Amino acid sequence: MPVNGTQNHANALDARGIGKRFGGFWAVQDINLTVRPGERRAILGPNGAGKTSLFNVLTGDLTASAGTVRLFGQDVTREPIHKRIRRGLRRSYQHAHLFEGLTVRETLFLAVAGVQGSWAQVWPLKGSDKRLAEADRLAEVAGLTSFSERAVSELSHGQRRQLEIGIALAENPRVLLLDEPAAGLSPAERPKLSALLMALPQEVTVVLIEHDMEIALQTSESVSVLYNGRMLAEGTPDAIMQNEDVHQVYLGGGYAQ
Ligand SMILES: Nc1ncnc2c1ncn2[C@@H]1O[C@H](COP(=O)(O)OP(=O)(O)OP(=O)(O)O)[C@@H](O)[C@H]1O
Repeated sequence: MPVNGTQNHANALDARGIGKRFGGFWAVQDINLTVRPGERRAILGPNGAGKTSLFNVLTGDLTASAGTVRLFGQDVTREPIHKRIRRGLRRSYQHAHLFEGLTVRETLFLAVAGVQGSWAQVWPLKGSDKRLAEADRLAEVAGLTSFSERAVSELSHGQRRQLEIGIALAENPRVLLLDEPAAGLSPAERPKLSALLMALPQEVTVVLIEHDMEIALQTSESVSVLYNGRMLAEGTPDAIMQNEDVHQVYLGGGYAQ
């Protein structure tokens, strides 16, 4: 979908001098973040580093106290969430609310249909509905085809996280912000999620907050490390692994995930 005024050559995301203040406390300050179209970027940092606050400013869940946010060259700093969504920005939340009684297929169908009002608008689901085919495609991307008819309540924690990613992919987002997609997953579930992240459509720009260093470094081509609300380091996974400051505050010092 062409977006008015979009500059194709522009960065997918360009945040300059971002600050977010709660009362007298700056949760993030002077953050610059540039993400190219199609890039995979991880945002790392210990608890309280400011990752979620930064995310919320990018998505419009929070208003920036300082700085500007550009999405494909357009200044969206003062735009509400729904306008950023229209420009192709989507996010997942750390604690998503899923309807336990719906099946995976129904859940994805609703995401595709963008149903805000009554379920009766779309019920019963018809096999010929193009939106149902799209829901099935999303189930495949999310690795949940064989669970399509299962109720959400029957899914494992890992499968729920997969479903959340499927939901976020509805309506073909251009930029996907994932807030700790691996949170709470068992060691056995993590490789599956990594594989899913690596298989996301290449044209989608992905920025993910991740506590799990292995997943972050494996699935991303560049990493930004926040610490105490500031940008501590940015670089390739290799460069971040070798960065002394990152070792001090994140990898070393017994920091627990
Ligand atoms: N609504 C708020 N009001 C006051 N302080 C807040 C608020 N939200 C976040 N903070 C503070 O801002 C700082 C950054 O929090 P934030 O949640 O952004 O960090 P984080 O890196 O996402 O942490 P975590 O990994 O634990 O989710 C923390 O000190 C937090 O207590």
